Amino acid sequence: MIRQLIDRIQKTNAPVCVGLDPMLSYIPDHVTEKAFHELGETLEGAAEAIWQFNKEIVDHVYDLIPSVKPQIAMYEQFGIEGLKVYDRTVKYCQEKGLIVIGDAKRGDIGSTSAAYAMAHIGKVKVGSKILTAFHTDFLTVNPYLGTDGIAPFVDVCKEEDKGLFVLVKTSNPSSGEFQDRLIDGAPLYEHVAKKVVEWGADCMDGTYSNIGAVVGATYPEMSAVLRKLMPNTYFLVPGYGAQGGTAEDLKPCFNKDGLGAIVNSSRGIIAAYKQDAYKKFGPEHFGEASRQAVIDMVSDINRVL
Ligand SMILES: O=C(O)c1cc(=O)[nH]c(=O)n1[C@@H]1O[C@H](COP(=O)(O)O)[C@@H](O)[C@H]1O
Repeated sequence: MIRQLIDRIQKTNAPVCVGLDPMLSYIPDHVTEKAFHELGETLEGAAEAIWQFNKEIVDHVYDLIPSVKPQIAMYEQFGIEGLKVYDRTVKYCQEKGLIVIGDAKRGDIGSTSAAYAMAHIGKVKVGSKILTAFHTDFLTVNPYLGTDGIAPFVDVCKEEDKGLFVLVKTSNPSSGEFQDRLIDGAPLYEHVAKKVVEWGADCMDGTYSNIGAVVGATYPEMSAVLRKLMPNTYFLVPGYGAQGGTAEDLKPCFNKDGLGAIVNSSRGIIAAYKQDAYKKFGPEHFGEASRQAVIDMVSDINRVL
């Protein structure tokens, strides 16, 4: 799957992922009002609003980018109705040729991870039938239960040609609380990075492995160290834009060949129409504002590569 992702990155010349993280507060009033008029101020109404919002954004940006990353929490907050829209969004994006990174940050004891893996990137047996549930192309996973919590995901990646992004150094302000703690003279995130290389060694597809790493844009010195430690690991880099990460901060995440990283922006793209730079589009044209924000993000990143 990493080969398909790289292929699309090269075709679009855009190492960019649009985060489909639709909070209701980002959705323009005309969209929510229509959905509430049809279905009431209900979970169904909220789900319909986020579907209409997502569709408009995807329709405006799919030709510019290689991938999207729906964050499942934004859908889960509306219960089953929200999860149905998560599934519908994943399928719609795949139909549009986009690679979908399911951001669910799963990870548990081995048997439970195996069930998560089947749900999100694998297949599930029902009687005599083999069925798929969410079926995203990549999944974000949490490695803090250790190898037996990750191995079931890696096994499914091998069987299904799917990929993972394993949390290594996250973008949030408190990420150092545990991740930067020194163990045997090295920060914990470096120990995790070495494990990611080990887990990915059997999943190479060309130069890069299907087992990637999440490395936040907000700690560029650490990204530089991690780039050296994991030369053949693709990085998913969140934290650009809304969290303060700049194009300069992203540079250490890339290899000399201009590959090695895909940068996510969620609020910065989907809620672009609310930012001063894009207010001229107006809420009615929020999709066009998102398209312009993608174009600007791509040229900002390509400027430093
Ligand atoms: O795994 C992630 O995607 C992730 C890891 C991380 O370290 N930091 C981080 O922000 N994320 C996700 O990336 C997205 C960032 O959103 P924005 O800050 O709006 O661009 C959210 O979906 C987060 O859940």
